[in-house]
Amino acid sequence: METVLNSESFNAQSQSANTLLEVSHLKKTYGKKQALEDVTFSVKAGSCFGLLGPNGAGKSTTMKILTGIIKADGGSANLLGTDVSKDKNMVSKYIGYVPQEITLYEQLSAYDNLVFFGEAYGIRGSELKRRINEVLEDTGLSERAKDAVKTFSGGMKRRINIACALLHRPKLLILDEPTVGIDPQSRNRIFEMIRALNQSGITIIYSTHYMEEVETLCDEIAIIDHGNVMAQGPLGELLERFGQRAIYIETSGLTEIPQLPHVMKTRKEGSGWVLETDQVSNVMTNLIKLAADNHWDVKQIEVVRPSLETVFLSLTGTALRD
Ligand SMILES: Nc1ncnc2c1ncn2[C@@H]1O[C@H](COP(=O)(O)OP(=O)(O)OP(=O)(O)O)[C@@H](O)[C@H]1O
Repeated sequence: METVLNSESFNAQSQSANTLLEVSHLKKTYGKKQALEDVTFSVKAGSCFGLLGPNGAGKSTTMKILTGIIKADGGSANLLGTDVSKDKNMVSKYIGYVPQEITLYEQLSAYDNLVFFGEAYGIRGSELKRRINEVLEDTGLSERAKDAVKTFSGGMKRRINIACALLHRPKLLILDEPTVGIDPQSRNRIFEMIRALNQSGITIIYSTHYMEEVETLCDEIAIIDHGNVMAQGPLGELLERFGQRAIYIETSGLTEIPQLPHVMKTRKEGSGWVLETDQVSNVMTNLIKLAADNHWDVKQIEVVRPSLETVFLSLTGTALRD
């Protein structure tokens, strides 16, 4: 996807060809709690970038630093070659931020909320009216523009919150867990919206603790845990580099799986066993032979494809769903 960058502010020497945002070694401590130890990642212009990590990993802290709400204790975040902590105008001009908590005036209509946020961005008059109508259209809420926000569902409030962040035509839209607490239908609506915005050229940073969301939405993923980015890459690359291949076997009456060559790890899962291996055919052949020789009553045996879940497990040593 082609995205036009502002050539004046783009410092070609400090950025690779189409990097929009370069985050390097961010650190942040709250009192004694080290929220960020080393957060490093880069976002290409035009990409839909997923920041995936469990609760407390440091996602919101990272986003608040990117948007200038809080200051980092160390490291830097360069947007179009400029350190965002040193130039607040970069943030207000180029970034749209949708915080985790819905920030709207419940008593006001959707339209009046948009007027309030638009004016805060310095948009006025006919341009403001035009932009409000456009973002209402983009978020599918034109019909409800005059209704008070307090009458909206959680999903609709979220969509208006996103609309507020789009009024000033940001190049980068940062969304912090935008689907928490909303129903699956609204979630799909938000996904469609984000895809359309991304296709229109807006770069997205999407934070979540749901693996399925980054799998379906994002072309690039960074995995964050305990304030550290553990890896970054396209899903396929992460699966290839860190995803563990395995075999699942379920048999009745078997209390333990014997040790087999080329099996790195064995664990109980549901009513069966998972055998992690990088030599799937070899281990599968051995298992089938063992089952036949010992008359195991095999219910299921299959190759388990590497998943983001196993990537997370191998990078952090814990399951994301814990
Ligand atoms: N204002 C604060 N004061 C003290 N500790 C904080 C503060 N904000 C966040 N933390 C702590 O910093 C760590 C990172 O929090 P952060 O909110 O960035 O994580 P997160 O990945 O966004 O998780 P969540 O989805 O739960 O918000 C957590 O241990 C959190 O408790």
